[in-house]
Amino acid sequence: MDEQSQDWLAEQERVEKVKHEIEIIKRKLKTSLSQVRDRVIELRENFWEDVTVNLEEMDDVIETQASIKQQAELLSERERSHGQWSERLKTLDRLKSSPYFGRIDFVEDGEQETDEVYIGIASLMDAKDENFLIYDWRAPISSMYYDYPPGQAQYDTVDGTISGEITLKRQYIIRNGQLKGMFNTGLTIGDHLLQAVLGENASDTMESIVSTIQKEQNQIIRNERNKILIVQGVAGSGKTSAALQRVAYLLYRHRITLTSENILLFSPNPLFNSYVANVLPELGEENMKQTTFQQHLEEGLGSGYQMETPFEQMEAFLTKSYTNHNEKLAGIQFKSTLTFKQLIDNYIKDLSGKGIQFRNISFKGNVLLKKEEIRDYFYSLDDTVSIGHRMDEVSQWILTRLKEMERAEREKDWVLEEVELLDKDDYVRIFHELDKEQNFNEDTFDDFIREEDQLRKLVVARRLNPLKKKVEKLAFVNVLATYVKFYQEWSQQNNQQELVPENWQAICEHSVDHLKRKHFSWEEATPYLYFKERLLGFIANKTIRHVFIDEAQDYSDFQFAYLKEKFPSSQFTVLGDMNQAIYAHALQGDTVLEAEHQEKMEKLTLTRSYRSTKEIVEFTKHLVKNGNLIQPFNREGEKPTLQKVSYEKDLLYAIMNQVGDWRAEGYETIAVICKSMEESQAAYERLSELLSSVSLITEETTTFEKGIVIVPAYLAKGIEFDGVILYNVSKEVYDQDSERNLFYTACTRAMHELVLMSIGEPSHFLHDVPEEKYEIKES
Ligand SMILES: Nc1ncnc2c1ncn2[C@@H]1O[C@H](COP(=O)(O)OP(=O)(O)OP(=O)(O)O)[C@@H](O)[C@H]1O
Repeated sequence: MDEQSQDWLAEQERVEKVKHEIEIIKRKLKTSLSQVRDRVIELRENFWEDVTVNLEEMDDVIETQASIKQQAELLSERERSHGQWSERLKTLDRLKSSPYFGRIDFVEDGEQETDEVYIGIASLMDAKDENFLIYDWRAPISSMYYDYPPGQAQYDTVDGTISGEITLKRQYIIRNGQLKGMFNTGLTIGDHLLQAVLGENASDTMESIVSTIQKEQNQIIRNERNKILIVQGVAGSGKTSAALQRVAYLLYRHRITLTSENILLFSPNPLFNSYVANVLPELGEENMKQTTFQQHLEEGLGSGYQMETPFEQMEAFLTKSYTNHNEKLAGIQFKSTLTFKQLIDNYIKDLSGKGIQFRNISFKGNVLLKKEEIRDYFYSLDDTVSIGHRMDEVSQWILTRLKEMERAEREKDWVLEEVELLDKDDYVRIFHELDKEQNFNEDTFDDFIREEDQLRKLVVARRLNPLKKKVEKLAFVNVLATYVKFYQEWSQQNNQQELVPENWQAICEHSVDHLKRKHFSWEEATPYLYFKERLLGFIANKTIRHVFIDEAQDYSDFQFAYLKEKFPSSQFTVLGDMNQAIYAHALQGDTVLEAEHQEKMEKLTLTRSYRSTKEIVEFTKHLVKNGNLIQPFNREGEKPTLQKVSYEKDLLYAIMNQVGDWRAEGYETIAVICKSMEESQAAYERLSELLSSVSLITEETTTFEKGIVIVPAYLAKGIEFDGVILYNVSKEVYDQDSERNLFYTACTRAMHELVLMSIGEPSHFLHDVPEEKYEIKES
């Protein structure tokens, strides 16, 4: 038998041995689990029997409380270990199917022995708990697998750096517990394996990439030194993938102190949430919290307002439906800047001395406290104290005033009228309360009066409580009116003019017009929320310790600054691609990715694109500035096609044929990408008559499924498809240079094939692509 076959046999034997060990461990765990389960059931059933309940004396009450607490703790500890062990069982099942994917043989400097380090999605000790059969991919020693070819290598531990030599680096494909493939690898982590993984069909959810993480991605995953980590990565370079593996890494490295509840991911749209939802559970971790920035703002603004969504703004630009286009664009761009934030900060500083607008406090149509009184009280307070703290003081003052008024109110006639309308239950309750206080006894003669007092109290309290709640929430401050004054008066003053853009006057009028209708344009929502929080006291979220921002090129400097203040205890991982910056505010290139930040930060760049075939990347890289920096991964496919047609009906038939061909080839996810929602809707109406199972993706779509989807480019962000058809790339449709990034984003969604349809001549964007990079078909 040759050496290779011997190796194979030995490895096969090892897989069997590990599976056997897993079985033993599983059996043990199952026994313990069923014991715990029985114990939990027993504890729940007998909870009160095992508790000493005695409420006679104070000492007994304390003892009873302690006993209940102890019993509850015992129960919750058992429940917790039950949960953890069930999770471990699931992980063991995963390991049994695919125990590991890699191995390095490592000889530490000064040692003779070679450590065989097998790497998988979780660690595993043998049944005797003596040796590691598998190392978790996140363990310090495993980092060498991603970082080094065979030869000198090192890794960091808490006790310092360990150096040595990797004498072997091997990869495995193990499916359903069977060794299907194995090969020794050199410099990079098996192009071979990566090619096979990338050549597979697109899935309807993103998958974990732990077995093929690339060196530069590993830098992102394990980077812990900075407050802000910025990743600029070309389309398909694995930014999102690396971010999710990073979450898994952090949860593992800090498992005592960090849980998924402390991690928040801002994703580009709700659809994306479902697209990435699988990765962490696949790795045996709980999902982090996910939201979109839009959702975050909506929650902050509260009800009673209308907010433009970023997609509505995008759509309005793409369909050219803003009447005052240039002024709108200037407004959007200015309100995205830190200069605008500075202006608001200056305004707030001035408001500390004068100018905050308040509301009257009214009850049953009568003004209890005039806004002028509240204003005077506020401005009588020590102005070295922050506005937020002074607001709290005002709130306390108003509540005390309300208490006094409450007493007076109880004597009024309307109260008695309402007492008569009370439920029977209320009467019974009051009766019992008085009874408990022993107010009713044979000697008392004022029972009736006491009862009426209580009922009056109840009626007034009930009516006043909502008002008190509002006061606690500082609703007596008219934030919106104060903000409107910023545009109407404060920013119009001469000393502010050097900071504002030329057409500021028009921007102000337009802004006021919207605000008065309680409508926030997308660019207004963040500044307004920031202003509101500054005025009422910033409610910082200290639970979140890691914020991930995907598609960060879509965030303005102002939005990012706001997030930094909102999550002060958090580290930020910011991932994006300048070439995919599609929102109006980013047209001048001011995005979070390029900004310098004061905090400790590091910038990493990913230039290799993994999603698309080499031919697609060679085509798309010519569509953007600095495209020469984009490197394709070596996976071959068909050249992209430009299909020119003369009429729309030919376009529809061409799409139908193309989809038919792709379905026959076994492609499961196919997207027809349009420029706008308007175009998508029209395409959907026509194509759904010609093709079966077509669906339209809208802003509200929350689950991503296989099949044929019609989608505007801005909603396809972050997602990928086996085959992509751009609906109509004619020169009339993509005519603005500002749409270049959108066009690029759409093209880069394709994994295996890309077809551009055009009625008549195509967009001038294609003039920049050398002819040999794509096929032209005419019909
Ligand atoms: N190391 C890797 N091993 C296997 N697959 C990878 C690897 N890196 C990236 N991929 C695959 O490449 C594709 C693109 O990855 P991902 O979506 O994370 O890129 P991205 O940079 O976020 O893209 P975009 O900015 O275009 O949305 C995915 O299918 C992902 O699984």
